[in-house]
Amino acid sequence: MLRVQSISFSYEDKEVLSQISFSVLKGQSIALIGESGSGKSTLIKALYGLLNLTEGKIFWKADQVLGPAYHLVPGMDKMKYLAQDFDLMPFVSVAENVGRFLSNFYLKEKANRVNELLTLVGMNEFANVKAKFLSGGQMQRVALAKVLALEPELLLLDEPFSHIDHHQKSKLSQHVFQYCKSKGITIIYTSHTPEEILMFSDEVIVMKDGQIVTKETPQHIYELPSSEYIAQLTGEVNLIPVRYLSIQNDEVLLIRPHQFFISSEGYQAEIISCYYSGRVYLLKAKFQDIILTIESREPLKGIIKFQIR
Ligand SMILES: Nc1ncnc2c1ncn2[C@@H]1O[C@H](COP(=O)(O)OP(=O)(O)OP(=O)(O)O)[C@@H](O)[C@H]1O
Repeated sequence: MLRVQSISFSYEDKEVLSQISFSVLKGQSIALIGESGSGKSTLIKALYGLLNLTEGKIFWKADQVLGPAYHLVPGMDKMKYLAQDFDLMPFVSVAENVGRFLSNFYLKEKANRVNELLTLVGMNEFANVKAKFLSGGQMQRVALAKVLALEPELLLLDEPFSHIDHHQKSKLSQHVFQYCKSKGITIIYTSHTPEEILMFSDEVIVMKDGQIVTKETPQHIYELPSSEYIAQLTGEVNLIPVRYLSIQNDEVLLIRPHQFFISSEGYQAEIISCYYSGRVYLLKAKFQDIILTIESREPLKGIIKFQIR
């Protein structure tokens, strides 16, 4: 459905995207992750046709996505892009912003659709409020409703929940992703939040220095990351030289905090601090000359013994 073929892009003489290729099937949800500056937002803009590529091609179904050199209005029909700056009209109401691209021919249907979308993002009671009076998180909700209004086939979302507080983020993101799955809408989204990346993606694309490092399922990215870079993008990870475990080679193991368990025998470590994280305690423990993060059901102090699952 979406085919990206060896695309490159430069801002002046600085190459920001380099030889990127991948494809996405209808209805898939793809998380685009990577350290700050790795090129995620630039790639999203390129997919929407906002950039003139220096190399390569992008196809949406049978049509080539062309950059601004080829058209005045960016974006393809049936694609919608949610930028980090929301793109709302400040002096008109929330309802008018959401219904901006809906036909005025069927006014009742339009009102129902706006109502449905505002319910989805939890902004019904603000329908008549001018956008300029909203908080950042409220604006982001309205912007989400707006890009969903015309039932796009492909949604490009750049950090779609970044301004929403933690408590509401989880509910809102579940609503939006469930809605898109039920409608068969394909999504490509960027995020720095491990839960959002792991819970809502079918596949994860990892970027570094303008290139794709890997494209894998979220389970693979989390459980079998092939590098520290990939591992740390989806949560905390410990790096243990295997020689510290009395195995003579130069490899380094990547171990998540929950992959350790405290036991009456095993490797010895000294707890330096202990934090309550809600579900479990996180122990910071000195093991040889490194500090490990270990999950524990109970608060502990002093010397512990641990094993690796
Ligand atoms: N308009 C611009 N002009 C020049 N350089 C730019 C421009 N926009 C982005 N860049 C550069 O391109 C690189 C990639 O930026 P991009 O915004 O795509 O990164 P990102 O992975 O989305 O980062 P973040 O996670 O911080 O949003 C960075 O080095 C950035 O400084």
